[in-house]
Amino acid sequence: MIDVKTAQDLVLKHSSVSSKILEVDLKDSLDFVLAEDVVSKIDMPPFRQSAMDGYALQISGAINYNVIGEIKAGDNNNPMLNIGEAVRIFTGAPVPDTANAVIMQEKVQVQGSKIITQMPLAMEMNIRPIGEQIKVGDIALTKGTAIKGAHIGFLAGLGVTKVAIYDKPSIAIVVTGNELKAPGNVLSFGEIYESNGAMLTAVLNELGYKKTSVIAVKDDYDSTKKTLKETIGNHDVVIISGGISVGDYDFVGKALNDIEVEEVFYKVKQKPGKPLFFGKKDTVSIFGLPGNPAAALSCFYIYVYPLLKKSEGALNTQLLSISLPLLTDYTAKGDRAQFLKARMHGAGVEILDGQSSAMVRAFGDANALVFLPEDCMQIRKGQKVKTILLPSK
Ligand SMILES: Nc1nc2c(c(=O)[nH]1)N[C@H]1C(S)=C(S)[C@@H](COP(=O)(O)OP(=O)(O)OC[C@H]3O[C@@H](n4cnc5c(N)ncnc54)[C@H](O)[C@@H]3O)O[C@H]1N2
Ligand code: MOO
Repeated sequence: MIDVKTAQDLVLKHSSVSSKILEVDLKDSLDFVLAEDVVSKIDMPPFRQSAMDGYALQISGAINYNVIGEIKAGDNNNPMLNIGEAVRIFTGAPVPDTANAVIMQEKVQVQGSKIITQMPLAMEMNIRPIGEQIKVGDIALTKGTAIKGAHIGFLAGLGVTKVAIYDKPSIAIVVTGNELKAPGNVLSFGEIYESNGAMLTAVLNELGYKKTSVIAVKDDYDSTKKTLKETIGNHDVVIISGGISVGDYDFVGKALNDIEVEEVFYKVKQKPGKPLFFGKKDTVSIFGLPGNPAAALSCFYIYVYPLLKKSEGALNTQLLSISLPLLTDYTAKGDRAQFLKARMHGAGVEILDGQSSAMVRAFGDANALVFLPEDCMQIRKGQKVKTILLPSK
Protein backbone atom coordinates (compact mmCIF):
# COMPACT_ATOMS: atom_id res chain seq x y z
CA MET A 1 0.00 0.00 0.00
CA ILE A 2 1.47 3.41 -0.95
CA ASP A 3 1.35 6.54 1.21
CA VAL A 4 -0.67 9.68 0.57
CA LYS A 5 2.21 11.79 -0.79
CA THR A 6 3.29 9.08 -3.25
CA ALA A 7 -0.31 8.69 -4.44
CA GLN A 8 -0.76 12.46 -4.88
CA ASP A 9 2.51 12.71 -6.81
CA LEU A 10 1.51 9.82 -9.08
CA VAL A 11 -1.81 11.48 -9.90
CA LEU A 12 -0.07 14.70 -10.90
CA LYS A 13 2.62 12.85 -12.83
CA HIS A 14 -0.08 11.13 -14.87
CA SER A 15 -2.15 14.24 -15.53
CA SER A 16 -1.64 16.76 -18.29
CA VAL A 17 -3.02 20.08 -19.41
CA SER A 18 -5.89 19.79 -21.87
CA SER A 19 -4.87 20.08 -25.51
CA LYS A 20 -8.33 21.46 -26.34
CA ILE A 21 -8.12 25.24 -26.52
CA LEU A 22 -11.29 27.18 -27.27
CA GLU A 23 -11.95 30.78 -28.18
CA VAL A 24 -14.99 31.92 -26.20
CA ASP A 25 -16.88 35.13 -25.59
CA LEU A 26 -15.41 36.95 -22.60
CA LYS A 27 -18.77 36.76 -20.83
CA ASP A 28 -18.65 32.95 -21.02
CA SER A 29 -15.09 32.62 -19.72
CA LEU A 30 -15.82 32.77 -15.97
CA ASP A 31 -14.02 30.00 -14.04
CA PHE A 32 -12.01 28.89 -17.07
CA VAL A 33 -8.23 29.23 -17.29
CA LEU A 34 -6.56 31.42 -19.91
CA ALA A 35 -4.66 29.38 -22.51
CA GLU A 36 -2.85 32.48 -23.86
CA ASP A 37 -1.64 35.81 -22.52
CA VAL A 38 -4.09 38.64 -23.17
CA VAL A 39 -2.33 41.72 -24.55
CA SER A 40 -3.93 45.12 -24.21
CA LYS A 41 -4.84 46.79 -27.49
CA ILE A 42 -5.38 50.15 -25.80
CA ASP A 43 -3.93 52.45 -23.17
CA MET A 44 -6.16 52.56 -20.10
CA PRO A 45 -7.21 55.23 -19.53
CA PRO A 46 -6.98 56.13 -23.20
CA PHE A 47 -6.79 59.88 -22.44
CA ARG A 48 -5.82 62.07 -19.48
CA GLN A 49 -8.90 61.62 -17.36
CA SER A 50 -10.30 63.77 -14.58
CA ALA A 51 -10.55 61.85 -11.28
CA MET A 52 -12.85 64.50 -9.70
CA ASP A 53 -15.76 66.80 -10.31
CA GLY A 54 -14.17 70.25 -10.21
CA TYR A 55 -12.05 72.51 -12.38
CA ALA A 56 -9.20 71.74 -14.79
CA LEU A 57 -6.78 74.63 -14.91
CA GLN A 58 -3.41 75.81 -15.99
CA ILE A 59 -1.55 76.66 -12.77
CA SER A 60 -0.63 80.32 -12.62
CA GLY A 61 0.75 80.88 -9.13
CA ALA A 62 -2.28 83.06 -8.28
CA ILE A 63 -5.48 81.85 -6.62
CA ASN A 64 -7.97 83.35 -9.10
CA TYR A 65 -8.92 81.57 -12.33
CA ASN A 66 -11.34 82.51 -15.11
CA VAL A 67 -13.71 79.69 -16.03
CA ILE A 68 -13.97 79.60 -19.83
CA GLY A 69 -16.03 76.47 -20.50
CA GLU A 70 -17.21 73.03 -19.42
CA ILE A 71 -16.26 69.41 -20.22
CA LYS A 72 -18.30 66.45 -19.10
CA ALA A 73 -17.61 62.69 -19.40
CA GLY A 74 -17.96 61.61 -23.02
CA ASP A 75 -17.24 65.11 -24.46
CA ASN A 76 -14.44 65.30 -26.96
CA ASN A 77 -13.59 69.00 -26.88
CA ASN A 78 -10.07 70.03 -26.01
CA PRO A 79 -10.21 73.74 -25.22
CA MET A 80 -6.99 75.74 -25.18
CA LEU A 81 -6.30 77.15 -21.69
CA ASN A 82 -3.99 80.06 -21.05
CA ILE A 83 -2.20 80.54 -17.76
CA GLY A 84 -4.80 81.56 -15.17
CA GLU A 85 -7.73 79.93 -17.01
CA ALA A 86 -9.88 76.99 -15.95
CA VAL A 87 -12.73 74.85 -17.29
CA ARG A 88 -15.50 73.22 -15.30
CA ILE A 89 -14.85 69.46 -15.52
CA PHE A 90 -16.52 66.28 -14.30
CA THR A 91 -15.20 62.89 -13.22
CA GLY A 92 -14.20 60.73 -16.20
CA ALA A 93 -14.03 63.65 -18.64
CA PRO A 94 -10.95 64.25 -20.83
CA VAL A 95 -8.64 66.87 -19.33
CA PRO A 96 -7.55 69.50 -21.88
CA ASP A 97 -3.94 69.12 -23.08
CA THR A 98 -3.24 72.60 -21.82
CA ALA A 99 -4.47 71.93 -18.23
CA ASN A 100 -1.96 70.68 -15.69
CA ALA A 101 -4.16 70.19 -12.60
CA VAL A 102 -7.75 69.44 -11.57
CA ILE A 103 -9.01 70.88 -8.32
CA MET A 104 -12.07 69.31 -6.71
CA GLN A 105 -15.07 71.63 -6.45
CA GLU A 106 -15.18 71.44 -2.64
CA LYS A 107 -11.80 73.22 -2.60
CA VAL A 108 -12.80 76.32 -4.58
CA GLN A 109 -15.02 79.28 -3.99
CA VAL A 110 -17.10 80.28 -7.01
CA GLN A 111 -17.58 83.99 -7.76
CA GLY A 112 -19.54 84.45 -11.00
CA SER A 113 -17.29 83.22 -13.81
CA LYS A 114 -14.26 83.07 -11.52
CA ILE A 115 -13.02 80.52 -9.00
CA ILE A 116 -10.76 81.13 -6.05
CA THR A 117 -8.68 78.08 -5.12
CA GLN A 118 -8.55 77.25 -1.43
CA MET A 119 -5.70 74.76 -1.36
CA PRO A 120 -2.21 74.56 -2.82
CA LEU A 121 -2.14 73.17 -6.36
CA ALA A 122 0.24 70.46 -7.47
CA MET A 123 1.17 69.51 -11.02
CA GLU A 124 -1.10 66.80 -12.49
CA MET A 125 -3.20 66.55 -9.33
CA ASN A 126 -6.47 64.60 -9.82
CA ILE A 127 -5.51 63.70 -13.39
CA ARG A 128 -5.28 60.02 -14.29
CA PRO A 129 -2.44 59.78 -16.80
CA ILE A 130 -2.82 57.95 -20.12
CA GLY A 131 -2.03 54.24 -19.62
CA GLU A 132 -1.94 54.55 -15.82
CA GLN A 133 -3.69 51.15 -15.48
CA ILE A 134 -2.12 49.50 -18.51
CA LYS A 135 -0.34 50.54 -21.70
CA VAL A 136 -1.02 49.35 -25.21
CA GLY A 137 1.03 46.17 -25.90
CA ASP A 138 1.38 45.27 -22.22
CA ILE A 139 0.20 41.88 -20.93
CA ALA A 140 -3.16 42.36 -19.22
CA LEU A 141 -3.52 38.80 -17.92
CA THR A 142 -1.12 35.91 -18.23
CA LYS A 143 -1.77 32.40 -19.51
CA GLY A 144 -2.79 30.23 -16.54
CA THR A 145 -4.98 32.86 -14.90
CA ALA A 146 -8.21 31.37 -13.52
CA ILE A 147 -10.79 33.91 -14.68
CA LYS A 148 -12.81 35.62 -11.95
CA GLY A 149 -15.51 38.26 -12.22
CA ALA A 150 -12.98 41.04 -11.62
CA HIS A 151 -10.83 39.76 -14.51
CA ILE A 152 -13.86 39.89 -16.80
CA GLY A 153 -14.42 43.49 -15.71
CA PHE A 154 -10.78 44.37 -16.33
CA LEU A 155 -10.69 42.78 -19.79
CA ALA A 156 -14.07 44.23 -20.79
CA GLY A 157 -12.61 47.62 -19.81
CA LEU A 158 -9.86 47.02 -22.36
CA GLY A 159 -12.41 46.24 -25.06
CA VAL A 160 -11.63 42.50 -25.10
CA THR A 161 -14.53 40.39 -26.42
CA LYS A 162 -12.99 36.92 -26.90
CA VAL A 163 -10.40 34.93 -24.95
CA ALA A 164 -8.61 31.60 -25.47
CA ILE A 165 -9.28 29.14 -22.68
CA TYR A 166 -8.52 25.52 -21.92
CA ASP A 167 -11.55 23.32 -22.34
CA LYS A 168 -12.66 21.53 -19.19
CA PRO A 169 -12.77 17.75 -19.11
CA SER A 170 -15.94 15.78 -19.71
CA ILE A 171 -16.49 13.70 -16.61
CA ALA A 172 -18.52 10.52 -16.13
CA ILE A 173 -19.54 9.34 -12.69
CA VAL A 174 -20.22 5.61 -12.67
CA VAL A 175 -22.10 4.45 -9.58
CA THR A 176 -22.00 0.73 -8.87
CA GLY A 177 -24.11 -1.40 -6.54
CA ASN A 178 -27.18 -3.69 -6.59
CA GLU A 179 -28.36 -2.01 -3.40
CA LEU A 180 -28.68 1.44 -4.97
CA LYS A 181 -32.09 2.92 -5.74
CA ALA A 182 -32.73 6.34 -7.22
CA PRO A 183 -34.31 8.81 -4.75
CA GLY A 184 -38.02 9.18 -5.47
CA ASN A 185 -38.61 5.39 -5.32
CA VAL A 186 -39.63 3.31 -2.31
CA LEU A 187 -36.75 1.35 -0.76
CA SER A 188 -37.05 -2.42 -0.54
CA PHE A 189 -35.31 -4.25 2.26
CA GLY A 190 -31.52 -4.16 1.71
CA GLU A 191 -31.61 -1.12 -0.54
CA ILE A 192 -30.30 2.40 0.03
CA TYR A 193 -30.68 5.57 -1.97
CA GLU A 194 -27.98 6.31 -4.51
CA SER A 195 -26.37 9.57 -3.41
CA ASN A 196 -22.79 9.65 -4.69
CA GLY A 197 -23.94 10.50 -8.19
CA ALA A 198 -25.87 13.55 -7.03
CA MET A 199 -23.13 14.59 -4.60
CA LEU A 200 -20.21 14.34 -7.02
CA THR A 201 -22.20 16.05 -9.78
CA ALA A 202 -23.03 18.92 -7.42
CA VAL A 203 -19.46 19.27 -6.20
CA LEU A 204 -18.15 19.21 -9.78
CA ASN A 205 -20.70 21.81 -10.84
CA GLU A 206 -19.78 23.96 -7.85
CA LEU A 207 -16.18 23.90 -9.09
CA GLY A 208 -17.24 24.90 -12.60
CA TYR A 209 -17.19 21.45 -14.29
CA LYS A 210 -20.48 21.30 -16.17
CA LYS A 211 -19.87 18.42 -18.59
CA THR A 212 -20.88 15.66 -16.21
CA SER A 213 -23.08 12.60 -16.43
CA VAL A 214 -24.03 9.81 -14.04
CA ILE A 215 -24.25 6.20 -15.16
CA ALA A 216 -25.54 3.46 -12.83
CA VAL A 217 -24.39 -0.14 -13.08
CA LYS A 218 -25.27 -3.29 -11.17
CA ASP A 219 -22.75 -5.52 -9.37
CA ASP A 220 -22.36 -7.85 -12.29
CA TYR A 221 -19.09 -8.41 -14.13
CA ASP A 222 -20.38 -8.23 -17.72
CA SER A 223 -22.39 -5.05 -17.29
CA THR A 224 -19.59 -3.40 -15.28
CA LYS A 225 -17.05 -4.21 -17.99
CA LYS A 226 -19.35 -3.11 -20.85
CA THR A 227 -20.35 0.14 -19.14
CA LEU A 228 -16.80 1.02 -18.16
CA LYS A 229 -15.48 0.31 -21.65
CA GLU A 230 -18.10 2.56 -23.27
CA THR A 231 -17.74 5.29 -20.67
CA ILE A 232 -13.95 5.40 -20.89
CA GLY A 233 -14.27 5.64 -24.66
CA ASN A 234 -16.43 8.77 -24.40
CA HIS A 235 -14.97 10.87 -21.59
CA ASP A 236 -11.79 12.54 -20.39
CA VAL A 237 -12.18 11.52 -16.74
CA VAL A 238 -14.17 8.62 -15.31
CA ILE A 239 -14.95 8.59 -11.60
CA ILE A 240 -16.28 5.24 -10.41
CA SER A 241 -17.91 4.95 -7.01
CA GLY A 242 -17.98 1.63 -5.16
CA GLY A 243 -17.16 -1.92 -6.14
CA ILE A 244 -13.42 -1.39 -5.74
CA SER A 245 -12.82 -3.27 -2.48
CA VAL A 246 -12.11 -6.97 -2.03
CA GLY A 247 -15.64 -8.39 -1.85
CA ASP A 248 -16.84 -11.14 -4.19
CA TYR A 249 -19.16 -8.66 -5.87
CA ASP A 250 -16.62 -5.85 -6.28
CA PHE A 251 -16.08 -6.16 -10.02
CA VAL A 252 -14.57 -2.77 -10.84
CA GLY A 253 -10.91 -3.79 -10.44
CA LYS A 254 -11.26 -6.91 -12.58
CA ALA A 255 -13.28 -5.11 -15.27
CA LEU A 256 -10.73 -2.28 -15.48
CA ASN A 257 -7.90 -4.77 -15.78
CA ASP A 258 -9.71 -6.68 -18.51
CA ILE A 259 -10.32 -3.58 -20.60
CA GLU A 260 -6.62 -2.76 -20.30
CA VAL A 261 -6.73 0.21 -18.02
CA GLU A 262 -3.18 0.68 -16.76
CA GLU A 263 -3.19 0.63 -12.95
CA VAL A 264 -1.13 3.51 -11.57
CA PHE A 265 -1.95 2.61 -8.00
CA TYR A 266 -4.50 0.72 -5.95
CA LYS A 267 -4.85 1.22 -2.19
CA VAL A 268 -3.48 4.12 -0.21
CA LYS A 269 -2.52 4.05 3.46
CA GLN A 270 -5.17 6.55 4.47
CA LYS A 271 -8.49 6.85 6.24
CA PRO A 272 -10.94 7.25 4.68
CA GLY A 273 -10.32 5.95 1.21
CA LYS A 274 -8.02 2.95 1.60
CA PRO A 275 -9.24 1.10 -1.52
CA LEU A 276 -8.68 4.06 -3.87
CA PHE A 277 -7.78 3.12 -7.46
CA PHE A 278 -6.19 5.36 -10.09
CA GLY A 279 -5.44 4.30 -13.63
CA LYS A 280 -5.06 5.49 -17.20
CA LYS A 281 -6.29 4.29 -20.55
CA ASP A 282 -4.55 6.38 -23.21
CA THR A 283 -5.32 9.95 -22.18
CA VAL A 284 -8.35 9.07 -20.04
CA SER A 285 -7.94 9.19 -16.25
CA ILE A 286 -9.92 6.68 -14.22
CA PHE A 287 -10.54 6.88 -10.49
CA GLY A 288 -12.14 4.10 -8.48
CA LEU A 289 -13.42 5.83 -5.37
CA PRO A 290 -14.72 3.88 -2.38
CA GLY A 291 -18.51 3.67 -2.30
CA ASN A 292 -18.80 5.05 1.23
CA PRO A 293 -19.98 8.61 0.55
CA ALA A 294 -17.60 10.50 2.86
CA ALA A 295 -14.65 8.40 1.68
CA ALA A 296 -15.62 9.12 -1.93
CA LEU A 297 -15.80 12.88 -1.31
CA SER A 298 -12.55 12.98 0.64
CA CYS A 299 -10.75 11.12 -2.18
CA PHE A 300 -12.36 13.47 -4.66
CA TYR A 301 -10.86 16.58 -3.02
CA ILE A 302 -7.44 15.05 -2.36
CA TYR A 303 -6.85 13.22 -5.66
CA VAL A 304 -9.44 14.04 -8.34
CA TYR A 305 -9.48 17.81 -7.76
CA PRO A 306 -5.72 18.27 -8.49
CA LEU A 307 -6.02 16.25 -11.71
CA LEU A 308 -9.00 18.31 -12.88
CA LYS A 309 -7.21 21.56 -12.01
CA LYS A 310 -4.11 20.50 -13.91
CA SER A 311 -6.17 19.42 -16.90
CA GLU A 312 -7.89 22.81 -17.15
CA GLY A 313 -4.50 24.57 -17.11
CA ALA A 314 -4.67 26.03 -13.58
CA LEU A 315 -1.32 26.96 -12.03
CA ASN A 316 -2.47 26.01 -8.52
CA THR A 317 -3.54 22.41 -8.59
CA GLN A 318 -3.79 21.69 -4.87
CA LEU A 319 -6.28 22.95 -2.35
CA LEU A 320 -4.66 25.58 -0.16
CA SER A 321 -3.41 24.31 3.20
CA ILE A 322 -2.41 26.18 6.32
CA SER A 323 -1.14 25.23 9.74
CA LEU A 324 -3.65 25.88 12.54
CA PRO A 325 -3.81 25.02 16.24
CA LEU A 326 -6.28 22.30 17.13
CA LEU A 327 -9.11 23.53 19.35
CA THR A 328 -9.55 20.22 21.25
CA ASP A 329 -7.49 17.10 21.99
CA TYR A 330 -7.88 14.34 19.40
CA THR A 331 -6.95 10.67 19.37
CA ALA A 332 -6.85 8.98 15.99
CA LYS A 333 -7.72 5.30 15.62
CA GLY A 334 -5.73 2.88 13.44
CA ASP A 335 -2.40 3.30 11.71
CA ARG A 336 -3.40 5.03 8.49
CA ALA A 337 -2.92 8.74 7.69
CA GLN A 338 -6.22 10.52 8.28
CA PHE A 339 -8.25 13.19 6.55
CA LEU A 340 -10.70 14.52 9.13
CA LYS A 341 -13.72 16.70 8.45
CA ALA A 342 -13.05 19.93 10.33
CA ARG A 343 -14.21 23.48 10.83
CA MET A 344 -12.01 26.53 11.24
CA HIS A 345 -13.16 28.98 13.91
CA GLY A 346 -11.21 32.16 14.47
CA ALA A 347 -7.58 31.17 14.81
CA GLY A 348 -8.05 27.43 15.32
CA VAL A 349 -9.58 24.30 13.84
CA GLU A 350 -12.07 21.87 15.33
CA ILE A 351 -12.37 18.23 14.27
CA LEU A 352 -16.07 17.49 13.79
CA ASP A 353 -18.12 14.60 15.11
CA GLY A 354 -19.30 11.97 12.61
CA GLN A 355 -16.06 10.93 10.91
CA SER A 356 -17.32 7.56 9.64
CA SER A 357 -16.76 7.11 5.89
CA ALA A 358 -20.38 6.09 5.57
CA MET A 359 -21.65 9.41 7.00
CA VAL A 360 -21.44 12.49 4.87
CA ARG A 361 -23.34 14.95 7.08
CA ALA A 362 -20.19 16.38 8.73
CA PHE A 363 -18.81 17.27 5.30
CA GLY A 364 -21.66 19.74 4.98
CA ASP A 365 -20.51 21.56 8.11
CA ALA A 366 -16.82 21.25 7.27
CA ASN A 367 -14.82 23.99 5.66
CA ALA A 368 -11.54 22.10 5.92
CA LEU A 369 -9.92 18.69 6.22
CA VAL A 370 -7.33 18.18 8.92
CA PHE A 371 -4.52 15.93 7.73
CA LEU A 372 -2.85 13.71 10.33
CA PRO A 373 0.15 11.77 9.05
CA GLU A 374 0.52 8.05 9.79
CA ASP A 375 2.72 8.51 12.84
CA CYS A 376 0.54 11.14 14.46
CA MET A 377 -2.11 9.44 16.59
CA GLN A 378 -2.47 11.66 19.65
CA ILE A 379 -2.76 15.41 19.30
CA ARG A 380 -3.19 17.93 22.05
CA LYS A 381 -5.26 21.09 22.00
CA GLY A 382 -3.09 23.95 20.70
CA GLN A 383 -0.84 21.70 18.64
CA LYS A 384 -0.61 22.84 15.01
CA VAL A 385 -2.08 20.60 12.33
CA LYS A 386 -2.12 20.72 8.53
CA THR A 387 -5.52 22.14 7.59
CA ILE A 388 -6.62 21.75 3.98
CA LEU A 389 -9.15 24.40 2.99
CA LEU A 390 -12.17 23.08 1.13
CA PRO A 391 -13.41 25.17 -1.78
CA SER A 392 -16.18 27.51 -0.70
CA LYS A 393 -18.83 29.37 -2.63
N1 LIG B 1 -12.59 -7.30 3.90
C1 LIG B 1 -12.51 -6.00 3.67
N2 LIG B 1 -13.62 -5.32 3.51
C2 LIG B 1 -13.55 -3.99 3.29
C3 LIG B 1 -12.29 -3.34 3.25
C4 LIG B 1 -11.13 -4.12 3.39
O1 LIG B 1 -10.00 -3.61 3.34
N3 LIG B 1 -11.28 -5.46 3.58
N4 LIG B 1 -12.25 -1.98 3.09
C5 LIG B 1 -13.41 -1.26 3.56
C6 LIG B 1 -13.31 0.13 3.21
S1 LIG B 1 -12.16 1.02 4.07
C7 LIG B 1 -14.14 0.71 2.30
S2 LIG B 1 -14.06 2.40 2.06
C8 LIG B 1 -15.14 -0.03 1.57
C9 LIG B 1 -15.09 0.32 0.11
O2 LIG B 1 -15.79 -0.58 -0.61
P1 LIG B 1 -16.19 -0.36 -2.12
O3 LIG B 1 -15.45 0.77 -2.70
O4 LIG B 1 -16.09 -1.64 -2.80
O5 LIG B 1 -17.65 0.16 -2.05
P2 LIG B 1 -19.01 -0.64 -1.90
O6 LIG B 1 -18.75 -1.89 -1.15
O7 LIG B 1 -19.64 -0.75 -3.20
O8 LIG B 1 -19.81 0.37 -1.00
C10 LIG B 1 -19.39 0.75 0.28
C11 LIG B 1 -20.57 1.38 1.01
O9 LIG B 1 -20.99 2.53 0.34
C12 LIG B 1 -22.35 2.43 -0.08
N5 LIG B 1 -22.46 3.04 -1.42
C13 LIG B 1 -21.87 2.58 -2.52
N6 LIG B 1 -22.19 3.34 -3.57
C14 LIG B 1 -23.00 4.28 -3.12
C15 LIG B 1 -23.71 5.35 -3.73
N7 LIG B 1 -23.58 5.60 -5.05
N8 LIG B 1 -24.49 6.14 -2.98
C16 LIG B 1 -24.60 5.90 -1.64
N9 LIG B 1 -23.97 4.91 -1.00
C17 LIG B 1 -23.20 4.10 -1.72
C18 LIG B 1 -22.60 0.95 -0.14
O10 LIG B 1 -23.94 0.62 -0.03
C19 LIG B 1 -21.78 0.45 1.03
O11 LIG B 1 -22.47 0.64 2.23
O12 LIG B 1 -14.93 -1.42 1.71
C20 LIG B 1 -14.73 -1.83 3.07
N10 LIG B 1 -14.70 -3.25 3.11
O1 MOO C 1 -11.22 3.62 3.55
MO1 MOO C 1 -12.74 3.30 4.01
O2 MOO C 1 -12.99 4.72 3.12
O3 MOO C 1 -12.07 3.89 5.55
O4 MOO C 1 -14.13 3.51 4.87
